[in-house]
Amino acid sequence: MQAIEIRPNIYWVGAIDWSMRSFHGYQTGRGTTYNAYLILDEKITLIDTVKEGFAPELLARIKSVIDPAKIDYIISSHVEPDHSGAIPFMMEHCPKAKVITSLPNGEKGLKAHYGDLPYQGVKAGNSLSIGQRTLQFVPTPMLHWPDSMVTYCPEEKILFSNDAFGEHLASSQRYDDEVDKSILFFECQKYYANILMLYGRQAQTALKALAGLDISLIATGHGIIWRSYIPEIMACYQKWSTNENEERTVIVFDSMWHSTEKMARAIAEGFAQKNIPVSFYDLKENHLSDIVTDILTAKYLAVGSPTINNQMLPTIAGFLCYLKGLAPKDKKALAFGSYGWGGQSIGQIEEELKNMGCEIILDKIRLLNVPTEEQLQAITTQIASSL
Ligand SMILES: Cc1cc2nc3c(=O)[nH]c(=O)nc-3n(C[C@H](O)[C@H](O)[C@H](O)COP(=O)(O)O)c2cc1C
Repeated sequence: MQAIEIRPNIYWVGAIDWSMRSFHGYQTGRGTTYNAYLILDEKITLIDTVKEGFAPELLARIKSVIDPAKIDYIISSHVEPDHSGAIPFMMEHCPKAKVITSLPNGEKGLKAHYGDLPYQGVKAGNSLSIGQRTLQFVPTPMLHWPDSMVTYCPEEKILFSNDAFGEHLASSQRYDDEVDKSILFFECQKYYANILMLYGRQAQTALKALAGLDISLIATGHGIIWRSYIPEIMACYQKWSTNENEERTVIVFDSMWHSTEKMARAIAEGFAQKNIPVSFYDLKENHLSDIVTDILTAKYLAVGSPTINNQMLPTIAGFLCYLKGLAPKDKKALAFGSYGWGGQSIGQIEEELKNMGCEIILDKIRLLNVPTEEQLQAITTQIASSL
């Protein structure tokens, strides 16, 4: 395991988690990386660690350039264990290291996880001279925990951004221009949608704080390092955090005996007749984390479920619960579904959509039992004429 030099005397020393497929329920189909960076200066500094089980990989990469006992500072940008999990292990190998963390939440969080360590708290505007280089600390609260911060090195024009601008993508390549660009930006959107969608206001604050910095490298906490597409990823964060929606619709449904599915197809046809692109997700076949990635930038959302035991299907309830937590903005929505007698599910879905701030553009579309061709045609016409 070798360190990879990204600038003279600055190394990527992280770990690649090729097999990771679920990150607290977020499906990470392409694995991930836990990025850590080692700066060799008068004071030797490690920026972040890795997930606990990957500590030997981190140590081996560090050992390929220096004796870890020489490390003076370990900067913890974020308490979450995928970045901080190897701190206790590293402290055994770095007896003189101080752990730099944000005040008050970083220190509180690290203590709760790892007990008393030699912490040194930092706040907005604080900086640390490590010799020829300076490290400036910029708090980014709720991107995506209260303790989160980024570190800027003006002499190198590097932003160590931790979770901001990152994505779950395991790769042997370290830079943005070395991987497939559309896969990279898809994974970034997926990361933003699943982790940051609800923190758009905080993302805006962070973007403003970073706007004045001269950045030539963004060294993220997950995935690749940005060097060629910095303006593009900044523009994406600007768009996503200001809820700029595209003229697109996402249809999400589940169905026991295909009636609600037929309704979903009729709704899709209505949008298609108006030349509005459709994404179509049967919840039996698709993962929540992919669906919300698509919803992030879609203007329209249609959600359907048959009624089962006076309720919507649990898959749809789970989807709505997940989506509500992510607090999507400025969506135009409708609820639909087939039923056998009471038909409560459709009203329940509409209520949930309203609760998450969606504008309901069409009253509940409910059909008793199996829809006829005429009823389906009527749904298509109703959708097309309402747009
Ligand atoms: C186990 C079960 C429970 C059901 N419970 C209800 C119910 O409480 N209220 C209702 O209106 N319909 C109920 N139905 C009827 C379905 O909603 C109806 O068959 C509907 O057309 C199914 O739509 P689908 O083909 O999209 O699954 C139930 C059906 C099943 C199989």
